[in-house]
Amino acid sequence: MEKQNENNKHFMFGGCNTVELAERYGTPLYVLSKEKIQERCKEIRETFLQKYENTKAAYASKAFLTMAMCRIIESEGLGLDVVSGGEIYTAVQAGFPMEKTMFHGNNKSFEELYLAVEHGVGRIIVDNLLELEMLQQIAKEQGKKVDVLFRVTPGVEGKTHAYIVTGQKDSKFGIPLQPEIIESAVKQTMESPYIKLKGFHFHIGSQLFENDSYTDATQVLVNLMKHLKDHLEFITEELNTGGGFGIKYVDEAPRPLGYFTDAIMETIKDACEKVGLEVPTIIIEPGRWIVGEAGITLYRIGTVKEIPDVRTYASVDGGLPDNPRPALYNAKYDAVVANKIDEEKDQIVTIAGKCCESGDILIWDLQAPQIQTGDLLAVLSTGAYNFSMASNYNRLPRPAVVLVDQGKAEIMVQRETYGDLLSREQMPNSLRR
Ligand SMILES: Cc1ncc(COP(=O)(O)O)c(C=O)c1O
Ligand SMILES: N[C@@H](CCCC[NH3+])C(=O)O
Repeated sequence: MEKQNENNKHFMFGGCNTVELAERYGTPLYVLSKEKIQERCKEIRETFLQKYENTKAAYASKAFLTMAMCRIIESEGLGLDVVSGGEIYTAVQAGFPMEKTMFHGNNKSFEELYLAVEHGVGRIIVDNLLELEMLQQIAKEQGKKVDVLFRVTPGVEGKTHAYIVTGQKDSKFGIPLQPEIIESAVKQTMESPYIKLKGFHFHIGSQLFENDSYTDATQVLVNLMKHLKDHLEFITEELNTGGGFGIKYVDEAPRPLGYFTDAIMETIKDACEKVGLEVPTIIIEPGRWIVGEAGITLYRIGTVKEIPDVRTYASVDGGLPDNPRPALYNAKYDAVVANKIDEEKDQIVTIAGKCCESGDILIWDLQAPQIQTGDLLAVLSTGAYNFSMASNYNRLPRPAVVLVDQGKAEIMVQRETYGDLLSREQMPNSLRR
C-alpha cells in the first residue's frame, strides 16, 4: 500500500488524499493513477518488446478509453486496439497515430469499416467473410490497399467466467478453423489487389491466470500457418495472440506478464523451427492488465441498515450503473474505508448500490472498520470495464474521472449533469403542451 498521509487515517492513491479528492470532485468518483498505468506499460516494454525481436503491443481500449488515455498510451509507445466507430473516433480526435491502431469486432458495419479505412487504421482484424467483402469494396472505392489479419477461433477453452471466454469453437467470434473455410478466405485475399493478409489473430478470453491456453492456441496457429504454406504458399507475417492476462481484484495471485509472453515466445519459436517456418511478428493486446489495478472508485456511504442476526448493509451513492461487473459476472471486489484506514476491521458489512435491483450489491461480506453514514469507501481495481461499461440506469449521472499523478489531480471526464441526461431528448409534436 502507498505511503499514507501524515495522520495515517486517509487512504492515499497516486499521491493524493482520497478524502480530499471526494470533497473536491464529489462522489461517486473514478480515480485513475497515471503512474500505475505507466508501470504496466514499462513492464510490457522490458519483458516483451525489448526482450524479443519482432514484437508489438497494443492496449485494448474497450477496458477504458478517453482521449487522455489515448495520449498516455501513445507516449508509452504502445498501439491501440479499437472495436467500434466510437473508439476509432476517440483515437482520431486524440490525434493518436492511426497506423498503430487495430480494429476488431464480430459485426463491424460498413460505415465503421469505411471510417477505419479512411483514417488509415493500421490493421483490420477481419472476423468473417461478409466483412472481407465490404472491405474489398471500401478499399477499391478509396483507392487503398488494406492490411488485415484474420481472427480465428483456435478451439481452445480459457478457464474463466463463461461470459468472457471467446477462443472456443462454439463462439460468435472469428473464422472457424475448418480447412475449406479458412483456405477459401485466404485465397480471396491472395487474389485481391485491395487486401493484404498479414496473418492471424486469436483471443482466448479475459481474466486468465494460466498460460496453457495461450500456448495450445499458438501451437494450433502454427499448424495453420504450416498448412497454408504447404497448400497455398501463403506466408504468415504476423500473429496476434490477444489479451486476457488476469489481475488482482481480491485475493487472486496474478502472474507477471513474462509468465504468459515467455511461454508464447518459446512455443512459437520451437513450433516454427520444427516445421521450418519463419517466426512471425508476435502481437499482444492486454486491456484489463494495463488499467484495471490503476483505478479505484470513491463512494459516499449513505444508509447503514443492520438486520439483527442477519447482516448489515451499507449503501453507497453509486453501484450497478458505474460498475455492472458484480451483477454481470458475479465479479468480486475489495474495498477500504478511505477515511478510516488506521481503524481495526472488526465488522462484516455488505456494500449495496443504490439501484432498484436486489442484485445491485457491489461487495458481499466486506471485512471493514465500523462503518457510518458519511464515510468514504474506496473500491479497488475498478480501472477496467467500469467506466467503459457504465450506464445511466435509474437515471444516475455517470461519475467524473480524475487522473492522479504524484499528488496532482486533474479532471479527465466531467461528471454528467441532470441536463446531460435530457440533452438528446426531444418532445414529439403530438405530446407538446
Ligand atoms: C480481441 C480482444 N483483444 C483484447 C481484449 C482484452 O482483454 P483483456 O482486457 O482481458 O486483456 C479483448 C477482450 O476480452 C478482446 O476481445
Ligand atoms: N467486459 C468484461 C470482459 C470482456 C472483455 C472484452 N472481450 C469484463 O468486465 O470482465
